Amino acid sequence: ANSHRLWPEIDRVVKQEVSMASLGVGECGSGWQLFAEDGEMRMFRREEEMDGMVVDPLKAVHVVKGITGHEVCHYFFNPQYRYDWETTLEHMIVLETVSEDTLIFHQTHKRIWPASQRDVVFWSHTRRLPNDQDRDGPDIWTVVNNSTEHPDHPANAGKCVRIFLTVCLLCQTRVDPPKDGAPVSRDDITCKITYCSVVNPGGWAPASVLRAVYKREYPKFLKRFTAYVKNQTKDKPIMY
Ligand SMILES: CCCCCc1ccc(-c2ccc(S(=O)(=O)CCO)cc2)cc1[C@H]1C[C@H]1c1ccccn1
Repeated sequence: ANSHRLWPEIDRVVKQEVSMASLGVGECGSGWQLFAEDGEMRMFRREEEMDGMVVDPLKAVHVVKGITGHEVCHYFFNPQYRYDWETTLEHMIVLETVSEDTLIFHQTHKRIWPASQRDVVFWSHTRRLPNDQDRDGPDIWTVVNNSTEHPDHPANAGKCVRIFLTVCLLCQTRVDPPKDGAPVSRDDITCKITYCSVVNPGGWAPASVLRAVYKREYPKFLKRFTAYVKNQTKDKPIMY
């Protein structure tokens, strides 16, 4: 609902994150280094530190057959599926349902030795975007997650170190209708997924530990999540 106190911030952050995610890794300046590759999935990061803490921006691009951007965003945004694919999640609660396309979450993630346990509070917003390039092509879908404060969960009040993140999942669907005029099936659709994230680990954690954790966890997350969406949708009607 655009009457909510967060609406101006949500609209600004969504627009800026979508335009950043739309840039190719070549375009948004050099500095992106490929650090993981698996089939159609390529993961890039920039090595950046803030106050001596690793905050390496991550940009992953993946092309998955048989699913649409709307489906990818549906399974990423909706809380009822999250425990199925988010392996580092220990606890998740929806603090506020701002509207059907905007939720506020509190999540605690499993402790990663030797760092202390982390938690995060973020608003999550999903939106269909007009497809500027191809007017009659399927729309673009996005989910943006951005840290926010919430009175019931002040930062660093409990056992967890509060992390701060901005995440953008941007999905563009392509339909290649069969030559013989047969109805479009899942074999005729492809989704180009761009996942961007910047995670500030909050309290200090060794750079070597953080970089090792990201190198292990991000490829695992994107592969597991996209496989989950393919499996959930394979026998269902296509959601454009
Ligand atoms: C010493 C480790 C400090 C950081 C631990 C940590 C916490 C949260 C997160 C995180 C929180 C949310 C999102 S999301 O995209 O919004 C989806 C909703 O859950 C994504 C990643 C990441 C990590 C880092 C493990 C790393 C890691 C990387 C991809 C997946 C899981 N863990």
